[in-house]
Order: sequence, then C-alpha cells, then structure tokens
Amino acid sequence: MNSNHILEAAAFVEKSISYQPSLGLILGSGLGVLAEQIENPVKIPYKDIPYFPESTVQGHEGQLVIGELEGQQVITMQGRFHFYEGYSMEQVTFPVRVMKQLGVEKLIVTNAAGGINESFEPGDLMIIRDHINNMGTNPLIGRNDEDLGPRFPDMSEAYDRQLIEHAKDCAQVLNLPVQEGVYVGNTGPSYETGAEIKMLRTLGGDVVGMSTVPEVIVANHTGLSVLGITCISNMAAGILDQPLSHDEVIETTTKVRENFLSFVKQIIRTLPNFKVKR
Ligand SMILES: O=P(O)(O)O[C@@H]1C[C@H](O)[C@@H](CO)O1
Ligand SMILES: Nc1nc2[nH]cnc2c(=O)[nH]1
Repeated sequence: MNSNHILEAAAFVEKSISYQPSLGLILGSGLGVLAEQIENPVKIPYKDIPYFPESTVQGHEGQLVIGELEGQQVITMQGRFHFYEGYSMEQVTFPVRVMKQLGVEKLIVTNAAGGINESFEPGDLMIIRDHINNMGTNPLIGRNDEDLGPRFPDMSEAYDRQLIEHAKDCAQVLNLPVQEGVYVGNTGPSYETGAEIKMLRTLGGDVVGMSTVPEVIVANHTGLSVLGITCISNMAAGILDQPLSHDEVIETTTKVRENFLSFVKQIIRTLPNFKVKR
C-alpha cells in the first residue's frame, strides 16, 4: 500500500469539504438510496479521485457523498468496488484507508447477500456478528506499513460488540425484526452451486456475498470500529428451485429500502459516542 497515494486522495477530498467526517458508510448493491438523504451533500465521482477505481456494477452509483446524516458528519461510498470486477484487493480497500486518513473512526458496511440459513427470508436484514473469509486471499498480503497498522492484526472482534448491541437496540425501538449471523465472503462473480451452499452452511455461514470481508479486514488493520448490515436479497443456491440473478438482488433491496433506511438512520441518529476500540 502506497501511503502517499492515501495522502493524495485524502487531500483531494479534503479540498471539497469543510469538516472532518467521523462516520464512514459503504453502501452495497441497491442500497445507495441512503446517500440521497445526506444533507448539504458534497458529491465526488470516484473517477475524479486520485487512485480510486470506478464502480462497474448495476446498483452501484460510483461516487463519494459527504455531508450530514442524522446529526453525524458522514462520508459515504455510494457504490463499492468488488474483487470480481478485476480490481486488486488493495484497490478494493483503498477507500477505507482514505476514510481513516480523513478522520473516520467508525464504519458501517452494508451489502446484499444470499441467505444460507433457511430460517432467513429474502428481505430480512441481518446484523453481521462475524465473517468467514472464503476469498482465498487477503488485502494485507505484501509489505506491511506499520504506520497504517500491525503486521498481524487481531480479528477477534472484527465487528464491534458495542455497535452490534446498539444496532440490536435500534431494531427493538423500531419493532423491526432483524437477524444476526455470519457473513461468508466469496470472490464471485458466479453465484454458488447448491453443493457449495451446503458446505458453507456446515462451516457455520448464515449468508454469502462477494464483498465486505476485504473492507472489514482493512478497517480492523487501521483501527476503525465496524458494524456490518446485510440485506438478504435472495435465498442462496439450491434452497429454492429457481435460478439466482442480480435483477432479483436489486429488486429485493429496492423492496426493503424503507426498512433498511429507517434501521440505518436510527443507528446513526442514536450512535453512542463511546471510545473507539483502538
Ligand atoms: O456490493 P454487494 O456485496 O452488496 O453486492 C452483492 C454481491 C454482488 O456484488 C452482487 C451479486 O448480485 O450483489
Ligand atoms: N456470493 C453471493 N453474493 C450474493 N449477493 C447477493 N446474493 C448473493 C448470493 O446468493 N451469493
């Protein structure tokens, strides 16, 4: 990771904003609608930001949106980068490094994923308790820059327990039934076979996606406190006797956007100012 690139990208963004964002948001497939609720938004297309790749997936806008949301100064990725788009792990996670450089301390990562746990239903929201990196690689491979984080970062609380409890409290306040479970990160872009889903269920996975894991590893490396929220956009392969499609993913996330919006806004509006963990 070239720390000069991080400084250059952060300086470019900083020129356009007049305050320091404390909360980072990464909005997954079909979930970018939250960024449209940001007040006094400063929008910066990824293509204008030094060393940022471009989003190529339907349902991913491809811009940073910075402003105020429910009383918090946020910097939001409206659309993310995926390893399967052909970007390196370093490129996929570069925005997390830039967020940290800009002063972000907490990160909410959202995604759409397939439901492995058969008690889940499409349209459910799930708080990520933990993840399984099934991508066969890691964004921290290569020379470590101790200024960015430790060589061997601890991942025993990859998802901040206080933020998880806070999110559960918010779901209760909203009387919104939410699931909790383990997110399995696959590289994609093919969806899984039925046999792979059976294997992932045996391994303890509750949902399976193609993102989030790299960003969360880097967020932990750089000392951010992380909350992850999944929208279960479909049942994973082999569970229902129907093919999977990205259209279904976008259709479901569109259907649940009111629940998703009210849940994440409640979480942000009442975010405790507890000390970040590192
Ligand atoms: O960015 P996310 O993880 O929300 O996008 C999911 C995973 C794939 O990119 C895509 C598959 O339909 O949706
Ligand atoms: N890997 C994977 N990612 C998804 N994103 C949305 N649905 C799915 C799915 O079924 N599998």
